[in-house]
Amino acid sequence: MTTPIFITGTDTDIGKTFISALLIEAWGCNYWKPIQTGLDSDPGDTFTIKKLLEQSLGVPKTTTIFQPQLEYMKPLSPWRCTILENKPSINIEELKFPATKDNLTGSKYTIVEGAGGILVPINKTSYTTDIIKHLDASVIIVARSELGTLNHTLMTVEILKQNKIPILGVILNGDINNDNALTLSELNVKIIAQIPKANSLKDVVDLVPALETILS
Ligand SMILES: C[C@@H]1NC(=O)N[C@@H]1CCCCCC(=O)O
Repeated sequence: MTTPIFITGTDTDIGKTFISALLIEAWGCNYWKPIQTGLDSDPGDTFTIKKLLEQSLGVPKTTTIFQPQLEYMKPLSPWRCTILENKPSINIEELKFPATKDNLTGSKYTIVEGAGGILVPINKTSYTTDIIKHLDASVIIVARSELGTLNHTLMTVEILKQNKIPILGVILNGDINNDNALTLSELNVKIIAQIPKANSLKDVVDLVPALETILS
């Protein structure tokens, strides 16, 4: 029905939402953030995605933007939010794609954005990796381009491999750093794109390769 492409980061605040919007602009896919935290201090990533697309070329005609299934107020991991906000523990099996054949505008692919990185705890015994496995998703890792990214990116790749989760590649976000891109490539980490800081999605959308080249 819809093929999920899960966007994770090597850390929180690494630019996952900007990159998700960029991929939607480039590929016209759908968007879903299953679990949103931090709504007491932030409008949430679903709102930001719409705003970024509207400030650029508009929401693509093939794109459906779904609302989060679970929302929390504190800017913390989902597990800590459930505890501190007196909410039930999250059951990953109950996370369900909101897409049905009637509410999809066109695209077969859905960008699914996680909260933070892949080992963010969802409950006492599960992590974001368990959500990715439950959704049977492939992963794009958003990493910063600068010094420090080798360690964080390779740790993320290692955990995904241990969990037998398919990795589509890495997007380096920030000042172009060809040496980090080369080093990761030499270690068999596929670099999908390097995206420098931009005011608008349309300034960098041409740097995103075609979706078919990522999937093949
Ligand atoms: C507040 C933000 N909202 C959201 O959805 N992701 C951020 C939370 C990420 C949690 C990171 C936990 C950690 O790694 O320490």
